[in-house]
Amino acid sequence: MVKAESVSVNDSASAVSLDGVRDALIRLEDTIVFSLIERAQYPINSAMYDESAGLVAGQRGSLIKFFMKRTEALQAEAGRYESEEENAFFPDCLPCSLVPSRRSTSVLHPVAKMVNINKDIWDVYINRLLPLFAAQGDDGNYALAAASDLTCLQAISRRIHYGKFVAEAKFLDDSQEYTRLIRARDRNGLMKLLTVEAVEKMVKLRVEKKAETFGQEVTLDPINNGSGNYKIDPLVVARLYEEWLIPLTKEVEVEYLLRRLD
Ligand SMILES: O=C(O)C(=O)C[C@]1(C(=O)O)C=C[C@@H](O)C=C1
Repeated sequence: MVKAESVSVNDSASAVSLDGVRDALIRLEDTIVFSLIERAQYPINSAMYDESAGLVAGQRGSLIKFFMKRTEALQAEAGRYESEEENAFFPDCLPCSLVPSRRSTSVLHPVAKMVNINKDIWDVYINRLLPLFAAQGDDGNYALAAASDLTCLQAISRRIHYGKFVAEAKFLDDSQEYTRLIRARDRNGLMKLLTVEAVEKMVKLRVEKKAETFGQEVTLDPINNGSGNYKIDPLVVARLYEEWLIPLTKEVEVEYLLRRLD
């Protein structure tokens, strides 16, 4: 069965459509907003990210890394990273899939495998994003907070690395101009050509509205109907997109394009 967020592939030409990728990005907004709302119910719990806190018996490093590595290993065995839509945070220590792959059509250039900016995403998420939407403090609820981090990180990473599909679609739509810029190694020119400000504006407005809608307190009290109380500040969600998610998606697009003719 094709996953709901999968990029739509034109079977005959194995080409990827920009509309299809944009639809996938819109659906991923729901996943990201919901996952941020889930994580926002716990405080930051800084000890989880402390490499020297010694929270996991017999293990070096932070609890969050332990949790992510073990989960990624299990998901790798179940075949998650066989898909070109998935990028692991700890790709060096992954076991092979134990499940036969059912996907045969590849829509990206093989160099796509070399584009993985999860190290940057990890740093941005823990050091910049989390403090903006999780309250200060420590409630000791580490297993659930780590599970929420995992969901947020995977959804954000998936969104950002969809930049490869966006870039492929744009390259196919205007191969001549992209080829010229790629040959000239013109990063700024590529960035300018792939940027569509009107689309970015719509994305920011839409995620703000989704955060308002999904994160509103629901009450049956007709007088105090809860409107105006949000589980996560909608403006913060728009800011996460504006300052990090969209710029990092564009970085993936440029990195992919620069290798597209290799
Ligand atoms: O939809 C596109 O054209 C994209 O490249 C994706 C995206 C985004 O991250 O949302 C990034 C760059 C564009 O300026 C607009 C939107």
